[in-house]
Amino acid sequence: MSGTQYSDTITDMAPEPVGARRVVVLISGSGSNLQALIDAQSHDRLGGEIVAVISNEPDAYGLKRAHEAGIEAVVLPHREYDSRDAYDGALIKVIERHEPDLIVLAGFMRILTPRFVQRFLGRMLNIHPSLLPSYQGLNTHARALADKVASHGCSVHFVTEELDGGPVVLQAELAVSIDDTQDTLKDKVHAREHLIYPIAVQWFLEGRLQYSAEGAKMDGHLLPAHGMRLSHEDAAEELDENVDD
Ligand SMILES: Nc1nc2c(c(=O)[nH]1)N[C@@H](CN(C=O)c1ccc(C(=O)N[C@@H](CCC(=O)O)C(=O)O)cc1)CN2
Ligand SMILES: NCC(=O)N[C@@H]1O[C@H](COP(=O)([O-])[O-])[C@@H](O)[C@H]1O
Repeated sequence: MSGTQYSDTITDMAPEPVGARRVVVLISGSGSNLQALIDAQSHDRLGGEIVAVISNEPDAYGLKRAHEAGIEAVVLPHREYDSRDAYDGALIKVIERHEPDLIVLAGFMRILTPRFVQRFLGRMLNIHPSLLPSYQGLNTHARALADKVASHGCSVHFVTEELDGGPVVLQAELAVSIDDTQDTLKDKVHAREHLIYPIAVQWFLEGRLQYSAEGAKMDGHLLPAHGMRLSHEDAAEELDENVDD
């Protein structure tokens, strides 16, 4: 995916990579993680092409982000379906039309049925705003603050039938400050999500990261239960960006 490009001669035009790996992103809201993936792709740091963005919420700002990036943006409102299974059946059909190598949940706020998970098991990732297995589910920042935890963070994991229970791939940990609020903590976690998600997606698309029933594997080696822990500095270096803390 790129903007309009002009070149003097046909030889100047970079050939489209044969068999570029295809990514479909599912969203429900702002899409800041989608934007991080779009930005990584524009810097050739994703390892593939986002071919479609699908939202269950018609007013998701992430749809605007997709449109502005020239990516097909599809709205599939869950409220128009009689059951979770009916919705997931329709979602499977829309996704399969794009023939993805990887499905990325980026703030997608629907619990997926076993039928859906089994259809895409092993090629579906999610970003979760906690250091799994702590704080599965919703409202993670409020719960972490209520517990007065010293550290918090985010996790990329494979999606399985168990909600937020799939094999963890990559985590970023951060210190919780005494004066942190839900908003300040959310912002700190978001910054780290935007660094680690593109890294994990690139690893998968390059064939280095794989799912197995025993856990996530990196270059054929089984990862520990909490996946790999990336420091903020390491993640920033990996993405070759200047990052303000
Ligand atoms: N089967 C799975 N489905 C999903 C997983 C998963 O690991 N397995 N990850 C979640 C993402 N997620 C947290 O990271 C999450 C999303 C949504 C919910 C939830 O309770 N959703 C409610 C509706 C909530 C709302 O609309 O605000 C629901 O679906 O009824 C929990 C966790 C994505 N799906
Ligand atoms: N349980 C799922 C969940 O809470 N996911 C969280 O939703 C936010 C989406 O932000 P975004 O739309 O700006 O990417 C992200 O912080 C992500 O971790």
